[in-house]
Amino acid sequence: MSDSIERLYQAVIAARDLDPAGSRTARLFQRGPAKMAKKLAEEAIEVVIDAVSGKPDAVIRESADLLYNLTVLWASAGVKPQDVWSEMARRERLLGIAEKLPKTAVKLPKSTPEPAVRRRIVALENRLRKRQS
Ligand SMILES: N=c1c2ncn([C@@H]3O[C@H](COP(=O)(O)OP(=O)(O)OP(=O)(O)O)[C@@H](O)[C@H]3O)c2ncn1[C@@H]1O[C@H](COP(=O)(O)O)[C@@H](O)[C@H]1O
Repeated sequence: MSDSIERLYQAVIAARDLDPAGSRTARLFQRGPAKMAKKLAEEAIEVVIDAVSGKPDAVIRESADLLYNLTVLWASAGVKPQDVWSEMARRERLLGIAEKLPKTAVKLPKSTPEPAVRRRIVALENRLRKRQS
């Protein structure tokens, strides 16, 4: 999948400077990050609605649209797919699965704790963060 997104990212970069009249991507760049963000949010909602409605084929289609719009927003924000893959790999090393790290950095012991311990650390951090917000 990452190869497909890398290829899409390169295509988006290449389309950025095309004539907006003939390129949706160029039009999105012309209209700026706010429009890109709006389209991304719309696609995310469409994925959610189709998933809740039990329409897997629609979820597939809308997910492809979502990834396209996400790639456009990455390009606009100067983020490369490899940046995201590296962050996911960092989390996987730390947590065993690609899940979001708590906002406040956890001071883990030198030797990485067992997965169950790591999850408890993350859960504790999340509870602390919620209590602080
Ligand atoms: N991968 C995509 C891609 N996926 C989805 N889309 C567009 O995003 C739309 C999905 O958003 P919407 O559902 O909101 O569609 P819509 O309602 O017609 O859009 P709006 O009227 O709301 O703007 C689809 O209809 C496609 O037109 C894409 N448009 C382009 N690409 C790729 O981007 C590259 C550049 O293409 P151009 O933008 O055409 O130059 C090429 O590699 C393309 O394959």
